[in-house]
Amino acid sequence: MTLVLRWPTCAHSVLRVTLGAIHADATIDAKPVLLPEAACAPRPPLWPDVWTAIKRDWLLLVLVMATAIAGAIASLWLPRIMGQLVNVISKSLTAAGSAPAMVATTGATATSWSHIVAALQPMNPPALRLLGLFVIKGVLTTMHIALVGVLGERMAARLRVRLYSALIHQDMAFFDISKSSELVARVATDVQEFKHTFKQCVTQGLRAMTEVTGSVLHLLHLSPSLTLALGISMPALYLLGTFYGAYLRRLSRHAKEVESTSMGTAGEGLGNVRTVKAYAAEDREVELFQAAAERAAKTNTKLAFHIGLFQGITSTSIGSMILIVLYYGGAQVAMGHMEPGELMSYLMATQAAQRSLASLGVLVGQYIKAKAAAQRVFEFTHRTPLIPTRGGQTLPSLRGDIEFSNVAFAYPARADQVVLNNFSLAVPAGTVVALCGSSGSGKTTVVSLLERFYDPRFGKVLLDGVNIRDLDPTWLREQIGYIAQQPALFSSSIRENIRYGRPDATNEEVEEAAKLANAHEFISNFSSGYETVVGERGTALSGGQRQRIAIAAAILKNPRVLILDEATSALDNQSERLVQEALDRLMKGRTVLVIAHRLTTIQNADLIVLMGKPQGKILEMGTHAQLMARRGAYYKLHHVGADI
Ligand SMILES: Nc1ncnc2c1ncn2[C@@H]1O[C@H](COP(=O)(O)OP(=O)(O)OP(=O)(O)O)[C@@H](O)[C@H]1O
Repeated sequence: MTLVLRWPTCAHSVLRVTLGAIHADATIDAKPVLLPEAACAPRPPLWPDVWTAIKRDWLLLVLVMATAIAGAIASLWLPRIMGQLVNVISKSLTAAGSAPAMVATTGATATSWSHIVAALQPMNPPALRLLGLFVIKGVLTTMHIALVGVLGERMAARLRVRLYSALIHQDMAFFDISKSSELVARVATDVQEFKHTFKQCVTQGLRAMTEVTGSVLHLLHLSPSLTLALGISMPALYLLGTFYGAYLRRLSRHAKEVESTSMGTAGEGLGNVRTVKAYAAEDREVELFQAAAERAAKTNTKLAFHIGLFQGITSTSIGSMILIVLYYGGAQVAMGHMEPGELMSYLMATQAAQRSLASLGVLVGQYIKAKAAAQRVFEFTHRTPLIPTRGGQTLPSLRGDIEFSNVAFAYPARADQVVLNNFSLAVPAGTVVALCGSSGSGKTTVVSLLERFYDPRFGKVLLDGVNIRDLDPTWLREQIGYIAQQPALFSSSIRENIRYGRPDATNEEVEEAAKLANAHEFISNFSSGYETVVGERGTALSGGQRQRIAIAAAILKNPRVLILDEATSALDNQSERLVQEALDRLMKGRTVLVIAHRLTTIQNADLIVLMGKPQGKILEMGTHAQLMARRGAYYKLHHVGADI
C-alpha cells in the first residue's frame, strides 16, 4: 500500500511513504522517500504574487514609472540642447574672427561689460533652456527617489508580514525540518534583495529602456550612415560584455563562497576554542585556516585578473567607438554635412545609449537573482499547513476527560521510526497522571499529540469524548496550559511575559497570578519590578524564577488541562519548595499530565504510566502503591533510586 503525504521539506515536495504490512496492532513499517521538489508540482507563477504585494499602491507605482520615464526623456534632451549651445559658440567664434585685433587697436579691455553682454547674447536662449532642463531633471529625480523609496518600503513591509504570518501558522512538523536561521533569512535578506532589485528595475530599467530608444532615434535623426556604422559594431561589443559579465558574476559568487568557507574555518576554531586548547590543536587549526585562506586568495586573484581584463576590453572598445564617431563625424563636419554642435550632440547620445545598455545588462543579472529571492519569499506563502490554526468545533463547556485510543505515531521527519504504537490511555477529568520512562520512550510525544502539534497515523485522541481533529486547534490549545522543562521567555518585560497567557489581563490580574505563583516577591525586589526585561529567552533569570513566571502565565490562562514537563535539573531546596507550592495551587481542579523525570515527585499522582521499549508501549500502569506492590519495572527503578 502506498500513501502519498504532502510533506513540507519545501512547499511543493512530497514525502512518499510506502506502508508495508500494517499489523493488527497497527505496527507501521514505513520507508520514506523524499521526492525532489521539481518532480512534484510546478511553482506557482511569480507575477500574481508580486502584483498582490504592490496592487494597493498602484497609484504610487504609476507615479514612480511616470517620473522614471519623464526623467529619462529629460535626459534625452541634454545632448540636443548642449549641441545647440556649442553651435552658437562656434558661430560666434567664426563671426568674431578678427575681434582680438579690434580690441588691440581701440584699446578697449576684453572684459568690459558691453563686450561680455554682446558675447553672451546669442548663448542666452540655449543656456536658459539648459538651465530649465536641469531644474526639471532635479525635481523629477527628487520625486522619483522619494516615491520609489516609499513604494519599496511599503511593499517589503507587506511581504515580510505575509511571509512571517505564513511561517508562524505552519504546523510543528514543518519546523522540525526547517532551520529557524534560514526562515529568518527569508524574512530579512530575501525580501531585502527582492525589494532592492524591484526598485532598480522600475528605476534604472525603465529609464535605461527609454534612454536607449530615445538615443537611438536621435542618433538616426542626426546621421543615419554613422549610426549604421556604429550599429554594426555595438551588438558585438554588447554581447561580449554580457557574456563576459555573466562569467565574472559566476566567478565573483564562487570567490565569495570560498572566502566565506575560509571565514567559517576561523569562526569554528575561535567558537570551539576550549576544545581546540584542550587538544592543544592551535597549530593544526592555523594550518587549516592557512589552506582555506590560500584557496580564497587564489580565487580572488583570478577574479581580479578577469575584472582587469574586462575593464581593459571595455575601455578600449568605448575609446574605439568615440574615435569612429570623431573620425567619421569630423569628416562630415569638414564637408559641411554636419554642424560641430551636432557632432558633439551625437557623441553625447552615443555615450548615453552605451551607458543605458550597460545598465540594462547589469539589470538582467540582478533580475535573475531577484527572481530566485522572490521565489524563496513566496514559496512558503503558498504552503497550506498540515494542521490548520483555525477551523472546527468548540465545546460550550469542558470537563477535561482525555483519552488516547489505539494511537500509532511516527514523526513525519523520521517516518520509519515508530514512536507510539497501539497506545491507549484514559485520563479522567480532574486527575493527575504522571508519564515516566526512559529517555526517548515517547512521553513528550504523547503531550504533543494532545496539543495537536501532530496528528496520529492511526487511532484517536479524544477530549470529552470528541476527536480533537474535529475541534478548532486554537480553541483546543487555549484549553491547555503547558509548563516546559526550561520555560523560554520572550525578551520583553516580566509583565508582558505573564500576560502572554491572556493578553487582555489587567495589571491587577497579572500581579494576582504572580502572587499565586510565588513570583511576586522576587519580582518586587527587582528595581524595575514587573517592568524588568528578562533578556533573550529569559536568560537574565534563574531557572526557578523562569518557572514561576511560566506558572503565573498558566494561572492567568486558567486552562482546564495542564501539561507539566518536570525540570530535569533539580532546583535548590528553597526554590523547589516555592515552585512546588505554586504548582500545587495551579494543578488543583484540573486534569494534569506530568512528564516526570524524578520518581520522588510523582508518588502522589492518581495514576503513574511507565513507558518504555519497545517504544511507545505502556510497560506498567497504576498508583505508586500498586506499582510498588507489583515489584515490576517501576519497583526496580524505585529500588535503585534512579531518576527517569
Ligand atoms: N520532532 C521530532 N522529529 C523526529 N523525531 C523525534 C522528534 N521529537 C522526538 N523524536 C523522537 O521520538 C522519540 C520519542 O521522543 P520523546 O521526546 O517523546 O521522548 P521522551 O520520553 O519525552 O524523552 P526525554 O525524557 O528524553 O525527553 C525519540 O526517539 C526521539 O528521538
